[in-house]
Amino acid sequence: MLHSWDAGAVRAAEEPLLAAGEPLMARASFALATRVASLLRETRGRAGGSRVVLLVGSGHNGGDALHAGALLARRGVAVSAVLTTERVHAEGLAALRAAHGHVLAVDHDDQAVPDAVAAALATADVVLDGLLGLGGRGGVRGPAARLVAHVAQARPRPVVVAVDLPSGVGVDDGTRNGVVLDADLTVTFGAYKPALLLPPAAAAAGRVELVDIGLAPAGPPAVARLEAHDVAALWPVPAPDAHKYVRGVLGVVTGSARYPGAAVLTVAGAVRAGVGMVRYIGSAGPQVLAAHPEVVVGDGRVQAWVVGSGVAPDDDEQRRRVRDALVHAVGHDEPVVVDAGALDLLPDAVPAHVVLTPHAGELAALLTARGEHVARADVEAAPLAHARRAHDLTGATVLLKGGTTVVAGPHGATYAQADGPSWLATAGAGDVLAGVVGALLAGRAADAVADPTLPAALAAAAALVHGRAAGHANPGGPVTAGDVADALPAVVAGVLRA
Ligand SMILES: NC(=O)C1=CN([C@@H]2O[C@H](COP(=O)(O)OP(=O)(O)OC[C@H]3O[C@@H](n4cnc5c(N)ncnc54)[C@H](O)[C@@H]3O)[C@@H](O)[C@H]2O)[C@@H](O)CC1
Ligand SMILES: Nc1ncnc2c1ncn2[C@@H]1O[C@H](COP(=O)(O)OP(=O)(O)O)[C@@H](O)[C@H]1O
Ligand SMILES: [K+]
Repeated sequence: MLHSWDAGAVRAAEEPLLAAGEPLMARASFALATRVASLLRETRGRAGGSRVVLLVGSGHNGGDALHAGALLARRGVAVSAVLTTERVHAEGLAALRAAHGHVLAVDHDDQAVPDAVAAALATADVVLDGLLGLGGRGGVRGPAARLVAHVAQARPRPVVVAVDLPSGVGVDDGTRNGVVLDADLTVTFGAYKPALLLPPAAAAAGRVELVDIGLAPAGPPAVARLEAHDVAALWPVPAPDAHKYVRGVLGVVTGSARYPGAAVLTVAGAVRAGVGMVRYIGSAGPQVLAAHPEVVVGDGRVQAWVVGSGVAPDDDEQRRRVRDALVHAVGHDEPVVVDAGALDLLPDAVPAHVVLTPHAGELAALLTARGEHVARADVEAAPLAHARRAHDLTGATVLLKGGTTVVAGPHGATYAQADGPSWLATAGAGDVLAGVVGALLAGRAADAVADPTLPAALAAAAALVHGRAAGHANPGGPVTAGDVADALPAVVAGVLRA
């Protein structure tokens, strides 16, 4: 599992080490210089003789860049530091000067990037972004912002290495504030920060390399990302003496006369993820049976539910069945996945074993219906904040779908899963995901009710398997929702071997 800690927790972990005189910045900048030198060797054959430009802000992040620049200069790299404020890390600057690094500056009155700086950037093999790190508040401003815009527009673009974090991202909430310099590589110190896992900021980080500087952040992580072996530990694997009922029966109230395919796809997700049995309730029974003869159509006892995928707003009968299922599930402590056309039927307050699976537009509608006036673009700009707000307002576990899927549950349980190719953004893929989440909740229904943080972990596990299934179905190319479902058994088997 990848764990990330927010700025406060990282600083709290640093404090006693710094008080004890541990050379954290020296460790960080040495590791940074080493990574940049190997990057130069990869791209140019050797580090010596290459050109590196440092973008330097006022804090320790700039200090890291300056110290790393000094080390690179001593290895024969031509290093130029561009100071974006009058006050920069004094020791770092002295080290760079002592190593014969070149120092340039942009100042507040410069409306354009000065020629000498533009010239250094134009020939740079690598640009090190040391403007803002853990202490960044809001976007990069002033001359630094002009510099970032200049580098971002440069063609060809230099290789960009972010120091600790891409400057301008919201460290704890994963937002992008104004201009952000997209990095090819981020060398991060001590621990992942939430912005390195969360959308939309994480996309600015490029490849992330974590450097151990001896920190041990305490407390629960802010945001986690499951890996295959974590999913293996969560997956309900049938015991040798299992029968279909103990493996979990899933009630599925999805599809409508207008969207019968959604019923077929939710059921496909559930049966291919390995649920013991599906009971389907709704008008798409014939289509579901034609595709999945193992399904039982009609009422009966179940351990968990999936409701709402493809339920048209004008299908009064199916909406009544959804409402009945929701009332029954909440009243009998049965976990339930609430998707698409059921989101507007959600009771005011529900337990965490109710898992909502909206995309950004649906989450905006849900929040707006609860008086928040949120647009889809607001959700996309700050996915975690909005998913968490929906959890706070409803009590439900919230799985927010997108290129990176964010899950927010009780007690701060938060996951960010980025397992699928963008080909997964295809009609019906969400229906398959709802079925997979349902299968996991049915397989571990009692545990999911007893431990309110478990539904979030199971939802994240479903997102991992669903995303990987898209990649497995057709590596590097398009997939249909049905292909994704068909790939699930092999992907589950692979994950269980991890
Ligand atoms: N504290 C430590 O033990 C270590 C810190 N390290 C480095 O130190 C960094 C954190 O250093 P700092 O706390 O100095 O924080 P930063 O280097 O992120 O900079 C904070 C400074 O920038 C200013 N600032 C904040 N937001 C701004 C904005 N939007 N525009 C312009 N200026 C802005 C603040 O006034 C403050 O002076 C880490 O990211 C990491 O790179 C590493 O050296 C490892 C050890
Ligand atoms: N850019 C992307 N990259 C990877 N996966 C994506 C991307 N955009 C969406 N997805 C995933 O594709 C699925 C789409 O679901 P959804 O929007 O509900 O579609 P539908 O309602 O048609 O089923 C979700 O699992 C979502 O996480
Ligand atoms: K930075």
